Amino acid sequence: AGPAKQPRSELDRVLARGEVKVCSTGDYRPFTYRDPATGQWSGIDIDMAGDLAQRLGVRLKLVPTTWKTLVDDLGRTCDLSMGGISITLDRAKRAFYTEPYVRDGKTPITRCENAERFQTLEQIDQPGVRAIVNPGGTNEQFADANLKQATIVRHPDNNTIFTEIIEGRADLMITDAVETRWQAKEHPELCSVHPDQPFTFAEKAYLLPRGDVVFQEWVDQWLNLARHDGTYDRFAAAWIG
Ligand SMILES: O=C(O)C(=O)C[C@]1(C(=O)O)C=C[C@@H](O)C=C1
Repeated sequence: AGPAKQPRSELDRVLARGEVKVCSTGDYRPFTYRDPATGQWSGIDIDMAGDLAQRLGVRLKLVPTTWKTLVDDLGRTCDLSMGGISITLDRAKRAFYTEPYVRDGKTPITRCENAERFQTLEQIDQPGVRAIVNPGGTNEQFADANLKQATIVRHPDNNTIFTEIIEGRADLMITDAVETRWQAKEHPELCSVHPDQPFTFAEKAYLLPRGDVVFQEWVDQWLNLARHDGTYDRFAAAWIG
C-alpha cells in the first residue's frame, strides 16, 4: 500500500498554482481600499493578505468583490475573502470563518455639531432623520432591523458615503466603530459618537469556502501566528492606531 491518502484541498491548488487569490471589496477603510483612479490596494487586511501570501510562499492576486456577492464569489473568483468582514451567523451557514482578529460594533458617525443629538437609537429613530447606509452588508441589516421612523437612505458607493453626510444630504451613518474613528480622523467635520460603547458586538474574521477544513486549518494557524508574533500589531499600529 502507498502512503495514506490525504483529502484534496484548496490549499493544494493554491500551492500548485503558485498564487493565492484574495477577494476584497476595496471600499472599507482602514481595512481594505482600492483607489478608484489607480487601482492601487491598501489597508490593514491588504497588508495581512500580503503576509498570508508570503508565508504560503506564493504570489498574491487581489480580486475585487462586493458586499452582496462576497459569499458567492468564494471558490469561484477567489480562494478566500479578506477586508473587515463581520462574522454573521447567516454567512456562517454558507461559508467558513477563521478565528476572529479584531473586535468591533456599530456606532453613529455624524457631523460634529450633531453628535449630542444622535447618542441613542431612540434619538436617531425619529421622523425626519436621514440615516445613510451602504447596501449588502451588516450595516444595512442593522438599519432595517432598528430604524422604523427615520428615513433610510441607501447609497451604493461606500467610498463617497461620508461626503453625503459632510455635505448634508444625510444626517448620520451607523457603522463599525473602527471605520467611524478612521473617517472622523480623515474628515474633521465628522465625529464618531461613543465608539467605545457601540450598539452591537461584532468580530472581524476572514471568509473561506465552506467545507474545506484543510485550508481553514492552515489559514487559522497563519492568523494565530501573525497575531502573536507582532505582524498584526505592526499593521494595526499603522492603520487603526
Ligand atoms: O458586512 C460586513 O461584514 C461589514 O462589516 C461591511 C460593512 C457593512 O456592515 O455593511 C461595514 C462597514 C462598511 O461601511 C461597509 C460595509
